[in-house]
Amino acid sequence: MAVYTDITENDLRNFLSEYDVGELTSYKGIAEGVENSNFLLHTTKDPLILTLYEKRVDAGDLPFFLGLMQHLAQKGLNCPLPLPRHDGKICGELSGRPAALISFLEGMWLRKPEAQHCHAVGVALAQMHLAARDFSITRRNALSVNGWQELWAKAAPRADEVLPGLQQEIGAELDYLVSHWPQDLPQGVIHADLFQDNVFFLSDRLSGLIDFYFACNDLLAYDVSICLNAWCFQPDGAYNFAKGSALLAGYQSVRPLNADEIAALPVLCRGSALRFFLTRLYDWLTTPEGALVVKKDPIEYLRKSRFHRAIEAASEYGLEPAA
Ligand SMILES: Nc1ncnc2c1ncn2[C@@H]1O[C@H](COP(=O)(O)OP(=O)(O)OP(=O)(O)O)[C@@H](O)[C@H]1O
Ligand SMILES: N[C@@H](CCO)C(=O)O
Repeated sequence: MAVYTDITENDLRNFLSEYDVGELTSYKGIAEGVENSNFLLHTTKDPLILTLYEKRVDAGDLPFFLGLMQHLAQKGLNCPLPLPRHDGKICGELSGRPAALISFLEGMWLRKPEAQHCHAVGVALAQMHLAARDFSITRRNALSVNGWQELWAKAAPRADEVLPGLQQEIGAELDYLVSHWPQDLPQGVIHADLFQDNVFFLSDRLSGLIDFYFACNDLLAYDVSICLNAWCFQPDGAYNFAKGSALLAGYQSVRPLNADEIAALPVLCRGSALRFFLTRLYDWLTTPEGALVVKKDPIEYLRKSRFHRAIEAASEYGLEPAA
């Protein structure tokens, strides 16, 4: 359960008095997510999500994240809308943390997505990329190659506690990625964490995207590689070609990848597998026992990283040949 910071009813009522949201009738911590503390609020008006931003979110980035949600919503994308306070600000403070209220999105995330859902995710990702093209604020990706090196420097000395040989294997993979990371691919605003728990469906229809707190400016095709990693592997670790093919076809139906992006897909997938391996490894080694959060398994992403290292061409992911 991701509630790192607790709140009192009194503080919450004071916080809500800055907004036009009616009277609080109930609230509870949300038992999902690993990054921030989230609460579901019921009021005499609409239900709301309260988020208290935790360690990986820099308060200085909130205008980017919250402004992006406003921008995407204005463009017709279904995502939560930050609520303004009486003074016009969209962020305040609660229990010593930066905090915001966002609209509640209907839908559920899928535990067992199928190829058709992966297609819908590809479509939605490309729509997001296009909708964000004229968003005026920018944010560097703090979790790209330099960020991976910083995380690895902290985790490497203890990596072999998790699996013997990791220090050598990941060190070599990082060296490879540093020297082969593509530079000249199309860039834009990417979601950067579009995992299953951040995509809502109502029946089989994709109903919205949430959790833009890793969004940043980076290579658009890198975002596609994140989704391939997050959506297209089976629980037993095997790559699901039909899902990969569907996700890529969905993406390309809105924004076709160019030849350079296609050629770079294997290295991008290696990079995104390593990115999630590293944050998971770091959390695995540093989250105190007893914290109210379910730690995610880094080894799942080590296996994905190994899979991508054996890929020779993007067609192996299920990419249709160009017409
Ligand atoms: N706008 C929303 N509408 C409905 N439910 C929401 C909304 N925002 C968050 N939630 C609920 O809270 C959960 C956690 O939210 P979120 O994914 O933003 O947290 P996080 O800690 O940043 O998670 P992650 O581990 O994915 O980074 C979601 O899985 C969902 O159940
Ligand atoms: N989606 C991430 C956690 C949130 O950043 C993971 O599965 O490791």
